Amino acid sequence: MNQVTVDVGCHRYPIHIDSGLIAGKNYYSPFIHSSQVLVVTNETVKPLYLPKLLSALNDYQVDVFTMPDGEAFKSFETFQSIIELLIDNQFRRNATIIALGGGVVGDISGFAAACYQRGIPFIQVPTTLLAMVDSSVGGKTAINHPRAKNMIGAFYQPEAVIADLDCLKTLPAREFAAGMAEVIKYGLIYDFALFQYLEANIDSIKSKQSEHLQTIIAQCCSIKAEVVQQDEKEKGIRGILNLGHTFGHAVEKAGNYQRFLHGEAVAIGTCMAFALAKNDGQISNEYFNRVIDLFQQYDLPTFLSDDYSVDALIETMKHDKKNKTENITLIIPLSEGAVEITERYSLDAIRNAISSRLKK
Ligand SMILES: NC(=O)c1ccc[n+]([C@@H]2O[C@H](COP(=O)([O-])OP(=O)(O)OC[C@H]3O[C@@H](n4cnc5c(N)ncnc54)[C@H](O)[C@@H]3O)[C@@H](O)[C@H]2O)c1
Ligand SMILES: O=C(O)C(=O)C[C@@H](O)[C@H](O)[C@H](O)COP(=O)(O)O
Ligand SMILES: [Zn+2]
Repeated sequence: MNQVTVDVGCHRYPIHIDSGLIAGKNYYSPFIHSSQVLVVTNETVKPLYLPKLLSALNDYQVDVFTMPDGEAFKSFETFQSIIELLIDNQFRRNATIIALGGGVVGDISGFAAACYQRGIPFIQVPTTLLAMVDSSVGGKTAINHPRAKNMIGAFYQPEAVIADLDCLKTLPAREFAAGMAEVIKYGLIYDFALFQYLEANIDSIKSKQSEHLQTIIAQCCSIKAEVVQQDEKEKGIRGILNLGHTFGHAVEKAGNYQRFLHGEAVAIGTCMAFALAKNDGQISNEYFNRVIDLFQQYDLPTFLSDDYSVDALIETMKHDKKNKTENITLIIPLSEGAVEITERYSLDAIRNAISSRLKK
């Protein structure tokens, strides 16, 4: 499958997944309605893929905003600089923003597109595995606040997603592994056959064989589309896409958004959610061990070092956007490939689960 469609009712858009897409004019032209285009990218991705993208955009007046690399720059300051460039260069409401990069570039570009003149079109060109399977799809856009992750944002869908598999050839192994954390997530929340496929094909997937990558990315995008179509604004079922994230975001924040990659923090957070369910007798030891093992097979961390403060993590979790009361809302495994959204766990139970994943 090389195309998935997302249909959120009043807006429908394609996700193209294949090799050699970035330079294809026809993927962009239906969604560009004036001569004004702003490409947002970062200093790492720019030399690798901007020339290819520009070759597809030679009919337009293109400006480029290059942000520094890193989660720490998914910030209000960077957002403000993008908006200032748009104002300084007199971008009109029919201009288009193109996000060329990983989830950091995609999230902040989407948020700028959502806010500028109350919304201008944007196109996602994801260049990491994580962005191809998750962040470029579904319309969550955001920047971080120093006190909590993705605190300022909007639900704002892109016009199209163009995932060029060739980009993954230059992706460092650690970043590839981080993307696999979200891929494993889809298996755990929705599709145990995907989880089994990931278990059965570890070496070929880690060696980035194209047909496996295309299969996995298309499957993850299809699942995300199915979930988002039912609940675009996360009133209910969309919450399942947050497995491991309540813990994970607290871990990211505790490391000043520098110590762990998002996917790594999600892997650790998912292990904590599974520990909670195991301690409660909700899942078997066997299932628990199988999940930990798969994260390890894909070179992901499953423990946090014991210099982290459990209480500080819990304080951050109290700010999570899913919380509806003073209790912490969590996504917890029920059985193979199925989870529930619940606020029934006590702080003591959550504290124990976190403590069980701390290691010297
Ligand atoms: N909106 C959503 O639904 C959603 C979903 C998941 C994650 N996220 C967000 O996405 C972000 C994480 O995204 P990410 O993992 O892509 O991180 P990232 O954007 O920081 O990219 C990872 C690293 O890879 C580099 N890079 C990107 N493409 C490359 C390529 N092809 N070759 C070589 N290097 C390349 C980047 O410069 C960066 O150093 C987090 O901010 C997370 O909160 C959002
Ligand atoms: O698309 C979603 O919904 C997700 O939760 C996907 C997550 O992988 C992603 O990290 C998202 O940005 C988290 O959103 P948040 O609402 O918990 O900040
Ligand atoms: Zn995530």
